[in-house]
Amino acid sequence: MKLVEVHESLVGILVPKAERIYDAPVFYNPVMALNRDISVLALKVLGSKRVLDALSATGIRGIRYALETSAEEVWLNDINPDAFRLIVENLKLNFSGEPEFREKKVVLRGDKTLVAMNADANRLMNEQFRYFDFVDLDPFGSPMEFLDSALRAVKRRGVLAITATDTGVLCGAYRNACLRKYLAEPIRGELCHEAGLRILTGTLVRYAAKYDLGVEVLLAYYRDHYFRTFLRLRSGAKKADESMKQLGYLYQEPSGRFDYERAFLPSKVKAYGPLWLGPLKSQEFVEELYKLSRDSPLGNAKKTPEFLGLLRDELDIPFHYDTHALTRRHGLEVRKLAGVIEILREKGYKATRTHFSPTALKTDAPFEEVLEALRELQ
Ligand SMILES: C[S@@+](CC[C@H](N)C(=O)[O-])C[C@H]1O[C@@H](n2cnc3c(N)ncnc32)[C@H](O)[C@@H]1O
Repeated sequence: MKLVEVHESLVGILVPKAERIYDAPVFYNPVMALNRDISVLALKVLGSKRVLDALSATGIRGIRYALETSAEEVWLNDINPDAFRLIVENLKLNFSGEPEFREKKVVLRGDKTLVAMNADANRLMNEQFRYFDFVDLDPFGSPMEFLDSALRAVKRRGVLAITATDTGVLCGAYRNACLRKYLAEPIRGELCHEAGLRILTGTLVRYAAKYDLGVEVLLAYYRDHYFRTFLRLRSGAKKADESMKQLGYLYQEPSGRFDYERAFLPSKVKAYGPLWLGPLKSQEFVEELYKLSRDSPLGNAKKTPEFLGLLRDELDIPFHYDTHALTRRHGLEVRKLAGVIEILREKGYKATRTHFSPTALKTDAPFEEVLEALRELQ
């Protein structure tokens, strides 16, 4: 395997030289630097001590956790033996100390304890029952095959950080796969990304509830064709019941009007879900991420604070109106989003941009008012 050195934030690591990222024997995607930046910031804010990077590939994520946060013990694991060897090389590149080699496990003790493993993530997580404060799942595609094990490996008040790159599934391009993996009906069209994120979050909530664990969504977002969620677990059946009450269904009419209800079963036909209808962020948490990203630039010095600023300012209510889709549905001309937002605010409604689409807005205004604002601008 030919290697090249790349740099991301404070870290220099070796990655395979390859024409295309999916041809490489060990996976490394520079586009995911923003995902890793936000994860590092989250870990800094949370102050978690025992951290698992369960699907580590080159080790970049776990190494960043160890170098950039106050984590004391970081485990980096991958089932691929080439990845394991590369993780060990990259640990040696970034940390001093004499590695202890055991079969399929290398431990490096210094200021921090670093553990590299070559194991099936499910096996590792089941063996380390309630051990980690923070578990990161960053799989190819869906995280579902690892979810039960992650819920067992994390402490009952710990944090799960989960990526899903199977957006085609969650956004309705592969409906049957969504039914199989998430037991939920996805929607196509302009609401598909928000609904996909909410289906993913809703599924995580249902899985956690089996263990009498409730969930606080610290942050859930969509970006660059993946979903990412940071969930703080809350111990107890009551907490689980409270989280379950935030599950429900989405409805959408051909006009673009949408409606939703919190309920265990849908009361009407043509329901999409079940999905999470609770908050997608803790405002305090996102403010802290934003401030930190601005004060201490990371891998993506410009993009990360910009994106966090957008998330911070976004109105946190279910679903949004895409002005392009609405104008198409009603035979109107496209108009600037800022104009629509301004009209709604002048009428006393809340209205903001949303990270789900550059042409969409979130508002507490009724559907007719949004349409009226678009008509006023014709
Ligand atoms: C998307 S990559 C991880 C990328 C990495 N987290 C990063 O930020 O660069 C997913 C990794 O999961 C590993 N993997 C897949 N199935 C696994 C399993 N059952 N146990 C452990 N690792 C697994 C793959 O070998 C691959 O390296």
